[in-house]
Amino acid sequence: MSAVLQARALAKRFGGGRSLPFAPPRRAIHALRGVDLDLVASETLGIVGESGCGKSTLARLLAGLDSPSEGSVRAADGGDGRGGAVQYVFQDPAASLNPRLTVGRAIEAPLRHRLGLPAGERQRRLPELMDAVGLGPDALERYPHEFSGGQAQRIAIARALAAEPRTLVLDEPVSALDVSIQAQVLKLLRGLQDERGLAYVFITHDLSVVEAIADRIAVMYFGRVVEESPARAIFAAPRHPYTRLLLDSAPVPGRRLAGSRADAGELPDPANPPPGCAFASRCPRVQADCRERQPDLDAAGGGAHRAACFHPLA
Ligand SMILES: Nc1ncnc2c1ncn2[C@@H]1O[C@H](COP(=O)(O)OP(=O)(O)OP(=O)(O)O)[C@@H](O)[C@H]1O
Repeated sequence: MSAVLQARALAKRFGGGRSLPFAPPRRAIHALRGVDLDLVASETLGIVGESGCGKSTLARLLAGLDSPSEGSVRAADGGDGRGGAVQYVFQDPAASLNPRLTVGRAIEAPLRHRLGLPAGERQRRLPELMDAVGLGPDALERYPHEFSGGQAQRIAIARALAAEPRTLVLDEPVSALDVSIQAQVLKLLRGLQDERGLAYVFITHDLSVVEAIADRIAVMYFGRVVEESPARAIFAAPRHPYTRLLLDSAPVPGRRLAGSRADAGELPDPANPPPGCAFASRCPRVQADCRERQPDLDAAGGGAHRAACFHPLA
């Protein structure tokens, strides 16, 4: 199957340069340090990793909200050049919806500006989009603050769908919701994927969420993907020692990974990445070569399961 989204050697640095012409150069933060991704239709790629590993930076580059320092993103659209091939859904739906616009006006904007649809066609599509996310047409006349968090996330999803994307980048889309509401929104996303063949990049701290929704998982550490495989294989038999640590430090369903950083040793300085594996300073399997060269993301045996490690777990 052909890719709907392809990223090659994506790198992003923040800062750097000089504040004044003769000032000493400031050191750039290396937020993303060479990421390759391929996504096909109807597939969900879960992206996990601790706070600060570069998940949101990657998401923004994939959705075209920010441009890479190096590398490229290619996104397939519907074939006619219209619409927004990749749409982004934020963690906080309230922040992505203009409080002064009715839901109808907010969702109409991409129909008008992205698709260039005439008024009659826009009015026909609005209730269809509400129906697709499980809301009635009356929602169109109301304002974002009148909705609960779960409903507001449904509205944000409807607005993303309005642009007729082939890929949705979902950045912690259920993290702010109660667990029972999370399950409903995940179910909605699965249904929309089945109906429309959408590809999802699903970013989360929460391993139980990613286990529930992802076909494939990419584990990020310090700006790189260190392991990637079909979801089941990552949980059953992780190859990278960092993935093992991540799984071991989140034994309770729903526990967020952010809290696990403290008990696991120090991260390298993002302004001065080490020449070898970034996990070497924390790794129980570290050897001399790990500190010298950076391991590539290589196939570990089966091909679909890849790990960037010289000494992977069996
Ligand atoms: N606009 C920015 N300016 C400077 N540094 C940034 C900027 N955005 C991100 N960073 C830095 O880049 C690195 C990656 O951040 P990013 O937000 O992508 O991580 P994350 O995995 O999404 O974290 P979280 O889960 O906490 O959102 C961090 O070191 C962060 O401090």
